[in-house]
Amino acid sequence: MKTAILDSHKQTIKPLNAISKKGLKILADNYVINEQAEEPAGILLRSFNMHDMKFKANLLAIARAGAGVNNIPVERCTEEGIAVFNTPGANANAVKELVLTTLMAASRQLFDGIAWTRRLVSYGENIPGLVEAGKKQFIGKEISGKTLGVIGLGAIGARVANDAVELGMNVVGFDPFISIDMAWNLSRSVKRVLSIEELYASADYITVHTPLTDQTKAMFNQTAFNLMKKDVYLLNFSRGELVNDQDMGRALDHGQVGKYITDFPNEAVLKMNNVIPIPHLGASSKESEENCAIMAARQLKDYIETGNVTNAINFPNTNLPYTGRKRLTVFHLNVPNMVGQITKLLSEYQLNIADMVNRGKQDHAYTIIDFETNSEQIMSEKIVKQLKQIEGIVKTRFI
Ligand SMILES: NC(=O)C1=CN([C@@H]2O[C@H](COP(=O)(O)OP(=O)(O)OC[C@H]3O[C@@H](n4cnc5c(N)ncnc54)[C@H](O)[C@@H]3O)[C@@H](O)[C@H]2O)C=CC1
Ligand SMILES: O=C(O)C(=O)COP(=O)(O)O
Repeated sequence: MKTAILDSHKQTIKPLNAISKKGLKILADNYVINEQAEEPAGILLRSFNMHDMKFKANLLAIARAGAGVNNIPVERCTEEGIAVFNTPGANANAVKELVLTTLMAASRQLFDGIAWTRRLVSYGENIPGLVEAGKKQFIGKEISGKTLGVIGLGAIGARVANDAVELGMNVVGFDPFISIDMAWNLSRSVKRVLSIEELYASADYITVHTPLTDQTKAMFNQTAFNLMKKDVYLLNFSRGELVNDQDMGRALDHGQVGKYITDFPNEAVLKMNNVIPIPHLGASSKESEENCAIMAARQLKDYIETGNVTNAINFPNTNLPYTGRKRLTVFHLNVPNMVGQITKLLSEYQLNIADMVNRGKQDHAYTIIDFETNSEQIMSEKIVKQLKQIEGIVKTRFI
């Protein structure tokens, strides 16, 4: 593939979190990586909260090395024509392994048992005897034969569900928006239910793997807890805001929820009984950090250099193989006659189109046009100005 960035025009990428070196290496030759950059062309991040950030006009794209994008003001980015990428599935195995680890460890009272054992340190030669006498406090439950409810059967949820089947669990899954790929990948032993109430009624353990949305916010509240089996264990490796903390505190106190295992502790959570707080470690494995950084960097580089889009939240997947021809990209509203208006304007300048692609995603669409001629005149300010005057065009770019 040809690249459009020349060394003399190095663009800047601003990392907002520590990004694996393997990812940054992909950008090293063509870009300046600068954490202090004021006007970057691209931003790379993990969980950094961007909601209060203002964006400069030359910001082209934001790449989230990870899955959740609730830390990014996606709607504002869309209005400003900034592409927002994430890395679907790149950290899913890491999260799945931690979910299953903590599911089994919590079920066997391992965390409480270890904490109790550590406190025996001053008892010298009595320790082995105390251990044998005290272990009856930590009798656990085996997960085999129990029912696991998985809410959200995406990259993480589907993996958890399939492996839980292998561990001998009965698995019930709920996901009204499951993708065709995920449905194909799901073990036939996973029982899919059409209502979350059905899942709540049968699950001994519940694990949630949905994004944080208006629909999922505070979904775990008193009403939901009332529908669950007593002493259910809830695992939350998705986002803290999915849980109503006050209701959870009460449900734990009353034994309605037996344990709350969460990757998202806050002050209220840490004050609750029977909580297993984890410092957001779901995606924190070497492999996952590398996978996410590499995928995010590749997608960002490809978009900046060719305009092609892979895995953006707010732009449609769009690919026109880059041949080195002069290229125009237009992000616009998904309304009739946008492409007609753009091509009409180009024809007024006698610009012959060599190739073109147009894709839509919800309210927006994205058009890539390659020209027959390579003349710099194509990029004339006059054309840019006229394109901007077409109602519904959000952002144009010549490459
Ligand atoms: N603890 C950690 O370090 C990590 C946490 N996450 C969190 O996990 C979430 C899921 O990640 P992935 O599985 O990679 O995403 P994904 O996009 O592959 O899967 C999400 C699934 O949730 C489903 N869903 C959406 N709304 C739903 C609803 N109301 N009820 C039931 N299902 C619903 C979707 O249809 C989709 O299948 C992320 O959005 C993020 O918040 C992701 C990675 C790491
Ligand atoms: O990918 C996600 O959604 C995560 O929550 C992982 O966050 P992190 O990259 O570990 O800060």
